[in-house]
Amino acid sequence: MTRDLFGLAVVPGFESVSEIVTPEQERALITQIDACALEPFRFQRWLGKRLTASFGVGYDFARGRVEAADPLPDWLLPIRARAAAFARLAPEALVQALVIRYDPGAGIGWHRDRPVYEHVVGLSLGAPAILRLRRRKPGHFERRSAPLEPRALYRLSGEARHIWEHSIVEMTQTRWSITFRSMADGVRAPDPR
Ligand SMILES: O=C(O)CCC(=O)C(=O)O
Ligand SMILES: [Fe+2]
Repeated sequence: MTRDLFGLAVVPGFESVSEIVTPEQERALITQIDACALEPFRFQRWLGKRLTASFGVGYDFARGRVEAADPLPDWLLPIRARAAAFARLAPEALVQALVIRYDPGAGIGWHRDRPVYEHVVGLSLGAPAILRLRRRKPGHFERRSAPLEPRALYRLSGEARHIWEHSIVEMTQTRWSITFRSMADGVRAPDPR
C-alpha cells in the first residue's frame, strides 16, 4: 500500500510498485507508443490535449458504450502480464490497453473510469506526475494525492476505483502511460476487430 509523508494510506485501493521496467525498456515502450496512431481525446465538441490509442476494447464516448479496437500488439503483452500479476488477475482479463501521451499542457480532468470496466492498472513512463484524488463530503471535497513515478505500476481498486475521482494536472514535461482494464461483471467485451 502506498503511504504519504505522514504514513497514511493514500486511499484504500490505491497500490503501486516501483521500477517494473528498466530505463532501456521504458525508452523502447515510449518509442512504440509514439509509433501508434495517437489521436486527441475527443468528447462531443471538446478536444483534449492528451493523445490516446486503444487496443482490445475502445470506448465510444458519444454513444456511451464499448466498441471493438485493434488487438493488443505483441509489445504490450509482457507488460500486461506484469500488470496482471501485480493485480492478481489472469492476463487475458485485462482486455483493454489504453496508451496515452501527455505533452506539456496536457492533463486529465476529474473523473472515475467508466463503470463498464472493473480493474484499472497503469504503467507510468517519462516525467513523474501526481495523481490527485478527491471524494465529495458534505460541503467540501476530501483530497489526497499519490506520486506516479516513471517505470512504476499503480492500481485502482475498491474505494480508490469506485468512490474517489482522480485527475492529473497539466504536465510541464512529456509523460506516457499504458492503462490496462478488465470488464465489469456482466459486461461482455466486444468481439475483437
Ligand atoms: O495516465 C494515467 O496514468 C491515468 C489515465 C486515466 O486516468 C484514464 O485514462 O482514465
Ligand atoms: Fe482514469
